[in-house]
Amino acid sequence: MAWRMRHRSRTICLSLVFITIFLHLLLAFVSLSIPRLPCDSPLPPGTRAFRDLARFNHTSESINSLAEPPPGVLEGDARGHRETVVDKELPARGGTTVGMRRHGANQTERLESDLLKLKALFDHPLYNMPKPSIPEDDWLLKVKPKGKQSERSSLMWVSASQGGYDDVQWNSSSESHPPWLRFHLGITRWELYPHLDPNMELLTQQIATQRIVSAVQKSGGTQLKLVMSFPNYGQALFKPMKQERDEETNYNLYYFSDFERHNAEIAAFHLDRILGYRRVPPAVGRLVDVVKEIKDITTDRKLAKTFFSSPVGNVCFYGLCSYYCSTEHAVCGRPLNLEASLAVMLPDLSLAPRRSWRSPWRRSYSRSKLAKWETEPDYCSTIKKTAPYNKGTRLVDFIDLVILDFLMSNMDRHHYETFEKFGNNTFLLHLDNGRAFGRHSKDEPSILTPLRQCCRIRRSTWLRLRLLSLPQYHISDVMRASLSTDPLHKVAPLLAEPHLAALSRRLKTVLDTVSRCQEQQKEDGREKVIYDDLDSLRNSTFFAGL
Ligand SMILES: Nc1ncnc2c1ncn2[C@@H]1O[C@H](COP(=O)(O)OP(=O)(O)OP(=O)(O)O)[C@@H](O)[C@H]1O
Ligand SMILES: [Mn+2]
Repeated sequence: MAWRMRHRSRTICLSLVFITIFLHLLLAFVSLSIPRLPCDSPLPPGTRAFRDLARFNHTSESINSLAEPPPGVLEGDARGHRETVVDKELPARGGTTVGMRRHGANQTERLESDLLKLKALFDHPLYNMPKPSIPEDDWLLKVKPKGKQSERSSLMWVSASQGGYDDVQWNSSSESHPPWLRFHLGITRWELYPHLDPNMELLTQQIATQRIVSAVQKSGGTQLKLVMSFPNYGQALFKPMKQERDEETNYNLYYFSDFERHNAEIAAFHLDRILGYRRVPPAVGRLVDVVKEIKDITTDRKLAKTFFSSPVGNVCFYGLCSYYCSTEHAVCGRPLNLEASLAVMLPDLSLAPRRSWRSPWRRSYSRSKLAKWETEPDYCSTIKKTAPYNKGTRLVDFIDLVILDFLMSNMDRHHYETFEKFGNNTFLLHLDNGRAFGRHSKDEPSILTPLRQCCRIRRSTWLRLRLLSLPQYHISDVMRASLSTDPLHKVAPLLAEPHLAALSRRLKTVLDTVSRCQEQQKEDGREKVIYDDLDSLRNSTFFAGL
């Protein structure tokens, strides 16, 4: 009996052991067959999809592949945010759900269709207007006629007003010159660079990837910025990331207390080009190693002294400037990588001096005072009689700038600059766009006041704006496409979707404002709303293509 009992309990024990082993083996097998999923904190669905998208081929694949940020990028910034910047592996690889894959595919299709829209826009006759050859005096810098060796300047190039370049081979298309120099040599009286500039890809690729050999603070201005130099003597203006892409500027903050945003500098370059202006210096995004590419190489002792390590171990610095240069407003790497915008530097002021103009619609930069334009409805009629707005294209050039600012909601246009060489008859430089794209849920109608008060717009601008409101060239879509070519798109889209949506809403407001002006003009017979800059082309085949 006892023997039978022992035998039965042994059998039970053995069966239990076998069952346990079997269950363990089954568990091990099942866990091995499940694909490894990343353990990152979840990203918003849009962000994830865009990051996936960035790995697919598109027009600027070469730029993107060169600007691949270093692996193992980081987590935990000083404000306690956690974000995985770049996942090396596609999350889909090895076993995603069908839904996720379809979502990614939809995003790819959308980007492909947006890129086609952008191409169609840039191929449109309104962007390819016939242009007469550029007279000698309309180049900012020019080739100096060959003189005796001893008479040659030691400078490599000189301002056109000083007599020209040293070497006859120096012109904007010469293959032997670095792209930044070709960019300088290509600046004319009417634009910073030509439409479909063959130099643009290499120029932006170089500032996004070249070794940084020097980083010093730029004097002047209110917020921290650095001038970075490259081995081929090119230079770029660096502005660091201070705000997350989808963060909206606090509504209680006045425009003059707002931070500057690196992505706004980049997006402004793209939008300005899409509007057909070409008046913003090319700007690209870059992940910069704050230690290797700034701290270790800077000769700026004052800057070097402001580096510190944050409580979570990120490397931060704050520099010296009149606002936001303190420990509380430091910019921090994660732990070393910092997103930034790099804008190609314009020719040195000694070669191409610039003139700064106070905007007639400048804000008061006070919490209580109103500016004259805010209280006088007829303010523009005075401006229209005042030099330089009373002649040439200055007023419509200014309105072009106003439209750009309204679209990107930039309230900080206190001044603008022109190249001195061209006098009053030239384009306006659209520099300093860091305070744009701060809010997407609110439009700022006061930015459009000059258009509302002056009721004047260039025909070519108006036609392009109408084009951008059509579904086949839709402004939000072509901006999405254009921004996807920036190297930082791999980290996250340069503009969050609500900012892209705001563009189309604001474009409608601009076009409605022009329509209202035209109705008023019909009623009271005032000056024509449309400034006809296309009149000379009226009889050409160009008009037939519109
Ligand atoms: N790409 C560029 N190349 C050369 N100089 C530039 C470039 N962009 C801006 N600058 C010059 O640097 C100055 C300061 O730049 P920016 O206006 O962007 O900085 P800021 O700190 O916002 O200045 P502020 O507070 O006065 O508006 C500008 O007045 C302009 O003359
Ligand atoms: Mn500024």
